[in-house]
Amino acid sequence: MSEVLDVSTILEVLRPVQDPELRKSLVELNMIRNVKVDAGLVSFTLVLTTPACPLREFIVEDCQKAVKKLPGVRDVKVDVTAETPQQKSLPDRTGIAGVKNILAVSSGKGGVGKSTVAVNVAVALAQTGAKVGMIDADIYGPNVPTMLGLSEAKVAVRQTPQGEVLEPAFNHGVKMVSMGFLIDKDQPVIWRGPMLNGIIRQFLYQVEWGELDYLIVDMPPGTGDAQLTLVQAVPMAGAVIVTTPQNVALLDSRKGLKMFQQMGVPVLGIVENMSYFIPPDLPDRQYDIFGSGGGEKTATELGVSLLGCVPLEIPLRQGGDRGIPIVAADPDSASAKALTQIAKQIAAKVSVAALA
Ligand SMILES: Nc1ncnc2c1ncn2[C@@H]1O[C@H](COP(=O)(O)OP(=O)(O)OP(=O)(O)O)[C@@H](O)[C@H]1O
Repeated sequence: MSEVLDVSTILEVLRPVQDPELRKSLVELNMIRNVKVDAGLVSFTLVLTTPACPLREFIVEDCQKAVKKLPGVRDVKVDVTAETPQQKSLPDRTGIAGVKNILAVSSGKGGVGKSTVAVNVAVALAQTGAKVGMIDADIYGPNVPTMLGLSEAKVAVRQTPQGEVLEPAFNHGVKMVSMGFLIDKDQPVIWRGPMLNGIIRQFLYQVEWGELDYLIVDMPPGTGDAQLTLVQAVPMAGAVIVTTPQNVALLDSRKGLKMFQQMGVPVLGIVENMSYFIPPDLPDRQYDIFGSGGGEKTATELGVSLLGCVPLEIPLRQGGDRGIPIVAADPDSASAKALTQIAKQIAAKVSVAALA
């Protein structure tokens, strides 16, 4: 480590200090700003998303301890401020030419129906006449190709004067690239992880997207490196969090939500999936298998919208397996109606945010 006490040395010692909830580096989360060093006096600003952060004292203490370890530091002054996602400036993020709105669909936990929601929202948006693209960035289960009927598709690579570009696959009005096209299905997930960062950037900047109104990114579950890579690379129009009514899924989704807010990405709202079961033989009945009202409660608590509730319906799963999303296969079903409504809400929120 450098002997000189300067801004980069301070950032280096602060890098291992993590946000206790997100377990991610404060430096990477862009929470440390304005670092100044003056004759052994170090000062910086710690930027939180809420001034009432219950852990602020712990975070400040961790930062001070880390910096005081450096020789030559006499004192450390930490100013704590809060910044709402809307206030954040996104100076170093590069947009994609021709792509208007990049949206992340995320979940705290796997298997909650994130890909199902992402695919159906994409197709529903395309049905309204919008130009839609999708990136399937889920290394654990890249199942978007199957759900869009593109499991046999391959990405074509084209040489251009700017280098290699990928031509996306296309079906149901949606252009799509998937981790599944590039990784070997039998390759262990632990080997796929380190490739992810590079592949996400490639999917953003080296695909012939053309003009798109929406580029929807199906994220891996959780708050991992893929989320950071995406959010640090491109300006995002918003994130949608998919959850089920169960508490554990809700707790995990809170973490995801906080992470996007911390990184300055507006959270457009929560989708509650598998909200209730509609038996095929009794379509007028509904059963709350995983409890009810969880999505609504979390949305209210966290001050974000509940974009809609999608029922558990056998045809929705069958549509995914057959590669014909339910909004295309059976637009009158309860789940298709809910998903179409959710897509409309997302579009409305994106255009309102663009005007703000
Ligand atoms: N509302 C629903 N009704 C019936 N089946 C559903 C519903 N939502 C999702 N499924 C089914 O549940 C399974 C998991 O869904 P999906 O792959 O969308 O979840 P995921 O959260 O993306 O999972 P992973 O993170 O593991 O990729 C799929 O077989 C899907 O068809």
